[in-house]
Amino acid sequence: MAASPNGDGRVNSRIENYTEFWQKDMHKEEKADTDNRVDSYTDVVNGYYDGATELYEYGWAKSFHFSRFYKGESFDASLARHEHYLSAQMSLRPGMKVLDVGCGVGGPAREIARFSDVNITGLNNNEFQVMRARKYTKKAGLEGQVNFVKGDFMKLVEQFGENSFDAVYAIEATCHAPTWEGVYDQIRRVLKPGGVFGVYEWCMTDDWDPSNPSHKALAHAIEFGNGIPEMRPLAKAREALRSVGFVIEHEEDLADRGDPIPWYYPLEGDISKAQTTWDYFTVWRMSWSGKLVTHTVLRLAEMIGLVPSGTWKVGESLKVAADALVEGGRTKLFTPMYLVISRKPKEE
Ligand SMILES: CC(C)=CCC[C@@H](C)[C@H]1CC[C@H]2C3=C(CC[C@]12C)[C@@]1(C)CC[C@H](O)C[C@@H]1CC3
Repeated sequence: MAASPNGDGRVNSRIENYTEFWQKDMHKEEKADTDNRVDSYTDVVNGYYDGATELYEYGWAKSFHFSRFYKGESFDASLARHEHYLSAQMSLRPGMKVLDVGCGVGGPAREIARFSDVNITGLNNNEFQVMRARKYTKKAGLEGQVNFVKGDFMKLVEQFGENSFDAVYAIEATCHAPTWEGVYDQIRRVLKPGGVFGVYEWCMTDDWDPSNPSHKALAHAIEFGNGIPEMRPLAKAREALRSVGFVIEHEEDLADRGDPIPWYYPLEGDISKAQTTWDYFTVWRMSWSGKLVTHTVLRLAEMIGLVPSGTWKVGESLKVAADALVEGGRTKLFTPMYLVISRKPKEE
């Protein structure tokens, strides 16, 4: 597909077509719709991130993931702690060669590089995000330690060759893959024997029942709002890791820890739950009035050509995302933090 004339890596037609991949009424979704999204995952995911990236950065942070909260812990500190926790669970050591699969604009890669003294390659199939990741990393003076490559996570071996990395991690990214078996197998192959893979996976939990129409509609709303071809159950992720030859060393749904402040609290837009003074503004942006301001400005920006056409429509899907994720969190039918640490056996 040709790049748009503005040269920022975004393609207007795929932003405009993004919402067409789902039925307007989530209860009318059929298997054929899912199959179509899975087959067209590159357009689904790229269309979504071409439209959503600037909103993410404005409304959230440069680390595109959720996190757990201590009482009194700021939003930014909590995001960083979630990244440190993954590095610690993976036992990342100075000098290791690490791959970040689906690196967004590189927030986690920069933080983990500093925290663990490792060298990181960030892989992302979205040109717009790769360009931004490089810009922010240069600004942070980390370009000697963190680099970014545009590529498809279903073709890692083609890109990097077998046995290339000491460790691989994926933070809330591999849910965008057409199949978990496919992406996990690629990850295992680019890992050196004995290498470690750490993942925070987005899954429907064991309580989710696909034969229940309202559970199914919830999964589709999460897909639609977050650029995911197909939401899948947690057991399937575990099964996929094992089936491609990983040995699971640790697994836990961190959303199930019973934290007094839930992971989805910022999305509720309830400013009385903000944990620090600075966070009032962050949480306000997700309140109804904050969203009204943002999305009105976005609509105007699109009208005068400051953002590609279709961006506002993708922005509207983010409102669906917020509601569905909060519902999934409250009902515990969904988790964005199924943590799994797996190892590629030394001998296969
Ligand atoms: C999509 C995946 C797999 C990961 C991204 C997780 C989160 C960073 C995003 C999920 C829903 C997003 C929303 C926003 C920011 C990024 C997320 C939390 C907004 C707060 C951005 C500003 C808009 O006005 C409202 C959005 C709601 C959803």
